[in-house]
Amino acid sequence: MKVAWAGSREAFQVSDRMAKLVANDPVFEKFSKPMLGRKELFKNTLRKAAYAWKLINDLRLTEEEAKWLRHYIDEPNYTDLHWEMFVPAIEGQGTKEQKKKWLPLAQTMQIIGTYAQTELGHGSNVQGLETTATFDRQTDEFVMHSPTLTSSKWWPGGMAKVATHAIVYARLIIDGLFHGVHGFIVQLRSLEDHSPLPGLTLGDIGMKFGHGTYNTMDNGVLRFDHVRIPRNQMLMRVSQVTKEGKYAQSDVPRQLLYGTMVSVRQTIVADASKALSRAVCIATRYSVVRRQFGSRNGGPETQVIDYKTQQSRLFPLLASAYAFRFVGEWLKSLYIDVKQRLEANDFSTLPETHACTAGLKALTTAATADGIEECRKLCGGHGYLISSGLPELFAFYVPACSYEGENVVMMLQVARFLVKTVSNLGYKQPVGTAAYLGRVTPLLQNNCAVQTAEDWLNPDAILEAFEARAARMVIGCGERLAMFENPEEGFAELSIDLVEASLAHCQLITVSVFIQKLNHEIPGNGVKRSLEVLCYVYALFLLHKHQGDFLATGYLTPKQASLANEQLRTLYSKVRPNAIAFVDSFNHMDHYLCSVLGRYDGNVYPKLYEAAWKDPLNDSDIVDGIQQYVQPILKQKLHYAKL
Ligand SMILES: CCCCCCCC/C=C\CCCCCCCCC/C=C/C(=O)SCCNC(=O)CCNC(=O)[C@H](O)C(C)(C)COP(=O)(O)OP(=O)(O)OC[C@H]1O[C@@H](n2cnc3c(N)ncnc32)[C@H](O)[C@@H]1OP(=O)(O)O
Ligand SMILES: Cc1cc2nc3c(=O)[nH]c(=O)nc-3n(C[C@H](O)[C@H](O)[C@H](O)COP(=O)(O)OP(=O)(O)OC[C@H]3O[C@@H](n4cnc5c(N)ncnc54)[C@H](O)[C@@H]3O)c2cc1C
Repeated sequence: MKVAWAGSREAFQVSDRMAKLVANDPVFEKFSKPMLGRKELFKNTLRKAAYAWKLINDLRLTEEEAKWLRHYIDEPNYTDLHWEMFVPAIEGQGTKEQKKKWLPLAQTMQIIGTYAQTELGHGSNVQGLETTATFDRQTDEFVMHSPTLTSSKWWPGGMAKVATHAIVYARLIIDGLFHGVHGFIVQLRSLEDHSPLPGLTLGDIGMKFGHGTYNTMDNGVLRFDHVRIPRNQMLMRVSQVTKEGKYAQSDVPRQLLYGTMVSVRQTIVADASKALSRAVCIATRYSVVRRQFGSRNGGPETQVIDYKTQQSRLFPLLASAYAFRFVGEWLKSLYIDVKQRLEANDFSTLPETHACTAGLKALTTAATADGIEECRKLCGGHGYLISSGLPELFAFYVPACSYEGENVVMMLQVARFLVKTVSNLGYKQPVGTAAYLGRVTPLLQNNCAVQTAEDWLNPDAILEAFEARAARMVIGCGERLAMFENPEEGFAELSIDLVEASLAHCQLITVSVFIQKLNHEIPGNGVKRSLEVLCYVYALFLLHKHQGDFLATGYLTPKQASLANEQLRTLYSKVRPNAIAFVDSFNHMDHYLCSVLGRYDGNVYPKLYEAAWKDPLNDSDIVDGIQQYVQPILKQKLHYAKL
């Protein structure tokens, strides 16, 4: 199962080696992190990032190994933006000459970059950005300027204190004419003494949610006061500006300017299963250790994992972790394919890839963020302790619902893709993830054939149910949209239904990828059978949760919906004996989990007790402030009624 989770034996070995490398090196200790102040926390992260870079070079780690190393170090920092956004932006949007100049500098970290798109006033609406890049023909330069307070760049990771360069997105202006938003490579700091270059105001935007996790990152603010950069620092794969000030667009579609976001959204989907599996591992192990009620004749109480209600909250999350792992793997291969096509100037699959990355990013991050919080509740009161590992994980993870495309905004992008697909149905056969929309007649006419709970243990029945629900919701939206004279008005009016239809479409993708995975790639019958159980849990849990959709679209009868729920309860009993094996298969080491409740050896209570004594408040019996503020109250002998 460890191999099935990792994707291959080789992938397992690489990640396992890196997990051990990090866990066994005292530099990467992290248990004391929540006790550090912001400055210490930040410096500590800089130290770890520098040491990691040294390891990557000394040990000659491959790109894959380096990624895993950064993952297991488990502290967001400037290198995330450098590797995940700055470098891909140059790769995807730079010309050959630009790549030749900038990539070697970035790949050896002689320069450190960030991605400066969002502003104080605009994040989701990229076309609304206000920073200007005005071409000056006399000097062959662009003048970068922040004309308003709301145009201040706001959020870019690593920008406040570390990055030497940034890809800055700004409105291109030539001779007073606006030519849309483009990316520009801008140097921010001196490579000699790291001071901000003249004309730039740079700072940190302040502490963020949680304590020890995202505050390791220096998210920054940046303002330009007429800062000049050479013309050849505009990323020119999509559009070019000549030294005469002529603006030209190549055959490459404008959407490629958004290409870096597609790349990172894919990474975010691939990473969702890491965060969710981590929370599920903690909650499952603890649910086996924790006992409440049910003791008879002085015997042990019941393990909380044996309560059906605990199972009904935990096991769907376990199944979701596996579903997200497989859909992440699938999306990665879709992305690798589109990347190769884009390099060869084939843009045909970009719209579908954009819809998949946007929608699955929204689906997986929302479910993971909610799932981590559910796992905290599944651990009862102890889940609220930092030493459970869950609060920090939650604080680290929740912004994923907002960054790289706010989730609702992303679902609306999926909706645009679906509406376009439906309106083209007469003359263009949908392919890939939208292919089912080409079979609307049977999907709209046929109803579910399930008659017994057992009938739900059938991939074809499940797939057809999810296809019919999505097709009926999408087509229904399409029909209602057609009644509006102004399509944009209609889209806005129906946006709530459109977001729901998009979710149904994305859930169909996750369910069908899970089923495909079982059909083709699982080594070992035992592993395959166990994963089948999880696949059914995932699908039937979604069906139960969204049964309103399945019933309202008329595909299911109430009886069939209740048979699905009956089967789901039976499936929980099949998951129970393997629950620990399922979470051990994630291969998460204690160092990575950083959780007293999720320890591999199950030795929870002594370690919980021990961890409490490490709190700085327990350094002495009488702490600072007691004599000054508590003792006087005790000695005053006043009664509140007399005050
Ligand atoms: C416990 C601690 C653990 C720590 C662990 C650390 C481990 C480290 C290891 C690895 C690191 C993992 C990496 C993760 C890194 C994450 C870092 C996150 C940092 C965050 C960065 C950011 O947030 S950057 C800013 C992101 N901003 C956005 O996403 C903005 C969202 N807005 C948009 O994308 C667009 O504006 C929007 C699409 C919403 C609208 O665009 P617009 O031009 O107005 O309009 P529209 O008319 O809708 O579209 C036109 C046309 O273009 C198509 N289209 C839109 N987007 C794309 C696209 N991206 N690609 C292709 N096509 C696109 C759209 O469909 C339209 O098409 P048509 O309908 O015309 O055909
Ligand atoms: C931790 C973190 C790190 C970040 N790192 C970076 C970075 O490195 N570089 C960078 O450039 N940016 C970064 N960002 C910014 C991030 O990309 C934006 O915050 C994100 O894209 C959301 O945009 P917004 O803040 O403008 O949200 P808004 O769009 O203002 O969202 C507010 C609300 O409005 C709703 N809404 C907005 N538009 C619509 C619509 N059309 N229809 C319906 N509802 C709508 C949203 O659903 C949401 O509920 C980071 C953000 C965070 C939290």
